[in-house]
Amino acid sequence: MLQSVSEFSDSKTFFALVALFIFFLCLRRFLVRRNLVDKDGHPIPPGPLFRYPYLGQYCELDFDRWARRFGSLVSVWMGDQLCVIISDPRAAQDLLVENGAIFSSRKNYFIKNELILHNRAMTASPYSQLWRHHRKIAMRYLSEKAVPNYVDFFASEAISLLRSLHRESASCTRPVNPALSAVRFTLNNMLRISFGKRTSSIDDPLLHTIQKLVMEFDDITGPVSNAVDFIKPLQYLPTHTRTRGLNLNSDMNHVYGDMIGEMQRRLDSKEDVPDCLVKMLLETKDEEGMSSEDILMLAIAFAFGGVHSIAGIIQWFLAFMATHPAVAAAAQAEIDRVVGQERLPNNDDEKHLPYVRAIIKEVQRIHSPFWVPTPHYSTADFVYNGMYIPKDTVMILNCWTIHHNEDRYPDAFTFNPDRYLGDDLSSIVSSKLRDPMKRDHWAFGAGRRICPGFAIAERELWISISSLLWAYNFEVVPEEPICLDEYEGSSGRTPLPFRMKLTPRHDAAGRLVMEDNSMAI
Ligand code: HEM
Repeated sequence: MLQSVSEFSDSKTFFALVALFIFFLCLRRFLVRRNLVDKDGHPIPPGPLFRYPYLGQYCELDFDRWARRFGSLVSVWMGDQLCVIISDPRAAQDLLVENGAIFSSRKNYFIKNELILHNRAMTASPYSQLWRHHRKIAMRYLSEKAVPNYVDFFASEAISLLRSLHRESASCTRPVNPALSAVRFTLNNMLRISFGKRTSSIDDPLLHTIQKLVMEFDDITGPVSNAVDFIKPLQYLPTHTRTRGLNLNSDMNHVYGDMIGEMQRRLDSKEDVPDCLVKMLLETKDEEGMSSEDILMLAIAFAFGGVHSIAGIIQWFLAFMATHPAVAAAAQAEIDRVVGQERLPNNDDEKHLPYVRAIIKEVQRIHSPFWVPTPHYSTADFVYNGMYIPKDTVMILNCWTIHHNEDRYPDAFTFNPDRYLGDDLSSIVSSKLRDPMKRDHWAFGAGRRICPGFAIAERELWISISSLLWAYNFEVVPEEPICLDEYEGSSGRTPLPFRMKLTPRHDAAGRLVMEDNSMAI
């Protein structure tokens, strides 16, 4: 009897130990990294021991810490997904550019790609014939060749921006938050290109609706911010983020679907509609093989890619000018010398205004709208410098560390446009340099998925920023310091809301911003 009791308790202990062992194995499987090697023994790049379900809002700081500890190529497991973080310009060039045939796809993100974009928008498409086709169509409206068609209306929208800031600041008597005026400038430009229309004023409900949609998109589509993107079973739960994704898809469909429907009605009734992306898509959809949802998602890509990114940079520019008055004064002296005070700067002036150009580059370096640009995804196994990068790896360009590399940008945390004096290249030309250490910055990504709106963005930034410098002096409101370190959004990043004081710099600027020209308000 005694013996059977002890046998029973022994077997109980044995089973408990086995259960514990299995439990730890499972835990290890879910919590601890897996160090893969390829058939020749090459290991994956080094990286942190634990797996992560998601990372917090300032994930770039985690990437930076890991880059300092493990090197320029780090591997990290997000749930079951292997990610490789690239923190060095040479590795970025070798992998994303030189080996673009392998590193140009996209992971199928659950929230962004499946729920919100239905796997259709260009940014969500895997590297495929369909993506090439959509990108080719978009480039008809976005390439460097197309830009001259937009120069006049960008300039007129820049005047609207100056006037709307004047109006929003009650004729410069009150501090103003520049966010809405900046968003309206970029939204109007995108609406003109895609729908041949613009918002009628800063109070236009369409402006407020799209502003909200874009902010929601930026908030819930961070590349490493949703556990549901990396832990598949969570996709079947009714989580809050899932509901937000579904609502966003439905709101986008509603707003953009209505605008496309209106365009179709105008075309059906043979109205004289200005040339624009959506008109062309509706007229050629059969020969181009575009479904209604393809058209919708392509039009949305113009708003979601091209509005907050540029508007965010304009806001950062204003924040830096208010907090760095000596920099603003030097740029304004340059403008006064080259352009004078009787007319606004134009595109021909750009080559004669190197300091203004340097400011624009420095703002993009120190506050890129995408510290973590939409990751690329590998479509074949690859070995780089003895490290194995398996097929289906998420490739993350760590712009934060690259933009704070002390060898390339000495005193990298200081806002110093001087570092770009002597750099006469446009950013789009700079991005094609063979030596990646000479490239000005990486704000537009790299390789075959590089931002298709690059040329448009450069033009919009030039015309808006040079006009703002020509027209206004900028000041911090004494009791409201402007925060230059923190920001909001998890994919696209924009400054925390701030207010500043504006004053017209001279009589010509005063006259221009007060003129009641409804065309340009
Ligand atoms: C300052 C302004 C802008 C910045 C900093 C910016 C930045 C970026 C970045 C970093 C990417 C990812 C690149 C990569 O995968 O390597 C991207 C992709 C994209 N951008 Fe922009 N962008 C800007 C303006 C625009 C504009 C004006 C448009 C207008 C349509 C646009 C549309 C897109 C689209 C559709 C993609 C996805 C491309 C693809 O996956 O093939 N962006 N952008």
